[in-house]
Amino acid sequence: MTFRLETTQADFEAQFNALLSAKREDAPDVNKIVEDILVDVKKRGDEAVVEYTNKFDRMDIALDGLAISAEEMDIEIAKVSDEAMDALKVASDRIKAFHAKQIPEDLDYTDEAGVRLGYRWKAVQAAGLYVPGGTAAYPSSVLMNAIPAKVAGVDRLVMVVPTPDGIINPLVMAAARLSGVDEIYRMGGAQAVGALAYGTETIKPVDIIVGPGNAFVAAAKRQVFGTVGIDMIAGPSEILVIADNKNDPSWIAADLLSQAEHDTAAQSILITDDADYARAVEDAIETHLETLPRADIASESWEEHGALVVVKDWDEAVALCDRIAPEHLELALDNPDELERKIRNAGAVFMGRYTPEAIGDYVAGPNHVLPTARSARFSSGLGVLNFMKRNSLIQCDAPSLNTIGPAAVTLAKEEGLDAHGLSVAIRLNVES
Ligand SMILES: NC(=O)c1ccc[n+]([C@@H]2O[C@H](COP(=O)([O-])OP(=O)(O)OC[C@H]3O[C@@H](n4cnc5c(N)ncnc54)[C@H](O)[C@@H]3O)[C@@H](O)[C@H]2O)c1
Ligand SMILES: N[C@H](CO)Cc1c[nH]c[nH+]1
Ligand SMILES: [Zn+2]
Repeated sequence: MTFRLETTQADFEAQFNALLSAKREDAPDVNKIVEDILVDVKKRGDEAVVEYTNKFDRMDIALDGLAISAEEMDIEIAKVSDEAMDALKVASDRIKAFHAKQIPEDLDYTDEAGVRLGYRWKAVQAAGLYVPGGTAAYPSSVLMNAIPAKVAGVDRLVMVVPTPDGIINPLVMAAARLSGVDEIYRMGGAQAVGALAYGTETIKPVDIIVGPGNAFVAAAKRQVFGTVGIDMIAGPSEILVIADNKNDPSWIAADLLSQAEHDTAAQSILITDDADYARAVEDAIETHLETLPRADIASESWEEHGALVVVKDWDEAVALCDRIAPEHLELALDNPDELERKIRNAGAVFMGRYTPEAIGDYVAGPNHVLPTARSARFSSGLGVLNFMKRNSLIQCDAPSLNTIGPAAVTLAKEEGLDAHGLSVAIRLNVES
């Protein structure tokens, strides 16, 4: 049942905690299943990947059938309408422009001791992009993953995408080509993550794996972390809408359903200060569900994980929002800035009545791969920095080594590491 809460009710805390801690993904054995798949992929390479792909995605590919060739891409891309291609370009240009502003500055200076210090940002050599494809195709996620990687300067971009029943999504291929993906493989789930992390006969391993996915993908990313880097665990979608009663209930209902339709494990929450308005939104949800093609998924998500919370004032809404730490937050209010400044935890904030979350999913520019499951408390959306790392730079000359070296020699002695001390001392008081 959809949660219906009022902060004035006696058991509000208990109910709200139940909402926060409810397990949304119905997959109790995911970790063990994923572990077995990863071990198998590491051991048997392509053979295992092909077997799992054929089983989970209902396919019949041969051992050498994992790669999607340039010719296959051509055939698929030719099916894309001009209108869809134009929309993809609008999205791509806007995402590129926003992410270009994230390119970080290097640091290089000489301190008062005469030591040159700094760092240089370098892109990772190879990145694996997981593009989800189990229940819906996500051309927009291709752009959101691939563009920051290219902007960062990644040499080799490898994309994996499941193609259930062997069906390739033409717009996914168009998005991959538009954003400069170098290699594409038809595979999903844990087997795809394992192939990217460990490499197989067909796929060379990558350095980092990014992108959202279902519980199997999330568990696999967690398990391969260390062998490769990962961006974050971006799981089932979430939206929190904070709205007053001046919004058309039908608009807010559509916003809540926009994320509910992703997945039965998605979560949509409305916080408002008017109980009658909450009921009006609920009715509007029912009306929309009568016509939406993905109503079965959206209504299960809304029934199982949705919530309507009535607060006394907006300060209560701020406090609850920080506890929810939603992936997406809409502030459908007259003065969204006032509330936004007080909020600490949200993956992306959509300000005002004319900024539906879906605009950020496609064309606004900032990334739509965002922290879910309350991880917005400590992490941010995907961006150029996920594909880069800082190499520190340190340069002494003879005088500056003479200035700071003796302290290093002392500390090395204290730590009982004589070779450390020697390697500094041996250079001290030398004419340059
Ligand atoms: N946070 C974001 O930015 C973002 C963006 C897009 C999608 N999403 C989320 O990504 C998810 C996509 O999930 P999806 O399922 O559609 O696609 P998916 O590509 O993540 O998963 C499909 C794969 O799951 C594996 N799988 C399915 N059942 C299995 C089983 N019983 N055992 C082992 N493996 C199994 C299969 O290998 C299959 O190829 C949704 O939850 C959606 O909300 C998030
Ligand atoms: N809302 C999703 C992230 O939670 C991203 C997406 C892709 N396509 C549509 N929506
Ligand atoms: Zn979405």
